[in-house]
Amino acid sequence: MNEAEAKQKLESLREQLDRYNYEYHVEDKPSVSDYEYDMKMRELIELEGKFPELITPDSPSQRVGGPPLDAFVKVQHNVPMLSLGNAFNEEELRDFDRRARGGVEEDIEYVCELKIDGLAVSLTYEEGLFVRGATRGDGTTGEDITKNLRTIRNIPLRLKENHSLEVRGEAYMPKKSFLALNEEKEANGDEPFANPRNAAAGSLRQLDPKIAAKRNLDIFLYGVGEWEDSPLESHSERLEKLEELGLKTNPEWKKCKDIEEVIDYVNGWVEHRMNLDYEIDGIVIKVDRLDQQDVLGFTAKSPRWAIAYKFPAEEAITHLKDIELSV
Ligand SMILES: CC(C)(C)c1nc(N2CCN(c3ncccn3)CC2)c2cc(C(N)=O)c(N)nc2n1
Repeated sequence: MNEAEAKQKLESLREQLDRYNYEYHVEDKPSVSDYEYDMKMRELIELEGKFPELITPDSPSQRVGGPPLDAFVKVQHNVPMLSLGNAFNEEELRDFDRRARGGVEEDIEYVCELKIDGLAVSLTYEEGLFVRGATRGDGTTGEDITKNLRTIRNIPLRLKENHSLEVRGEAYMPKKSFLALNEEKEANGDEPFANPRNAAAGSLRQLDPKIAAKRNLDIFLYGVGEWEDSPLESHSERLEKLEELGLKTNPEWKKCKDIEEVIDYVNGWVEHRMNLDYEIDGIVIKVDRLDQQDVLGFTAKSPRWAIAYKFPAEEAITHLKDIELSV
């Protein structure tokens, strides 16, 4: 086979594997068996081995990185990854709404998102290619964990359009994977993780990408850091566009016309969160229009246009129920 034929064959293999990945991880309905997938991947890796000059950074073979790192490189976030103010009850949500409405002329619509209990990360794409992934760190300086993030199947190595942008999201470990990992750790006499958030953070802070690759991590994208020429005017449009680009957003987000609808959404999830495949520790409420976000601006450390409604910690509820039952 000459180089031209190899190039053609490689492109076709990559396309097939990317489609299989999407069917398996995003649509949850694979059209081929794991065995067929593995055979196809082996064919790709063998052919790339014969023509290494034809390997591209977005090839599915490049997901699980090379040798372990000896330390993480520090990275600066051009747009700081801020904190979030908290609300612990309905009254504090209404206070947030009053403050926001006091700061802008027109009515405010909100977007509510489940607050995924994982590790906040930033993904940078240049001309559609995934070039860098970093932890939030202290909001200004994070750690470069690109090689580990490349192992998350739901992070596309190439977007469906060649945009240059930086997106933010929460990397997490699904509850089932967390339970399986802890069973394995206990079977090996290792210390189990206390919760899925620690397990996700611990997995992404491994210096060896091969370990991260085995941890079955996932991600939901929820925001945009830098996106130069984007014409979008609202947060909800951004979420829809991220999905179109092949970036996974959480399907439960909802646009709410006022704080009453926000409160209904929040109350709905207080009891339904146990049915989710992943842990959440609250709901994030954001002003939808970007021009209104700009008018409201930021406090020293967090936006005035967003707040996190925090659920009471689960063990607290369990404990209270026990007391009630025992009375
Ligand atoms: C872009 C803004 C600032 C509004 C924002 N900030 C968030 N966070 C900030 C605080 N973060 C943080 N992390 C560690 C230490 C301190 N703060 C962790 C992310 C969000 C987290 C989630 C989520 N978890 O599902 C979400 N759907 N939307 C967010 N939106």
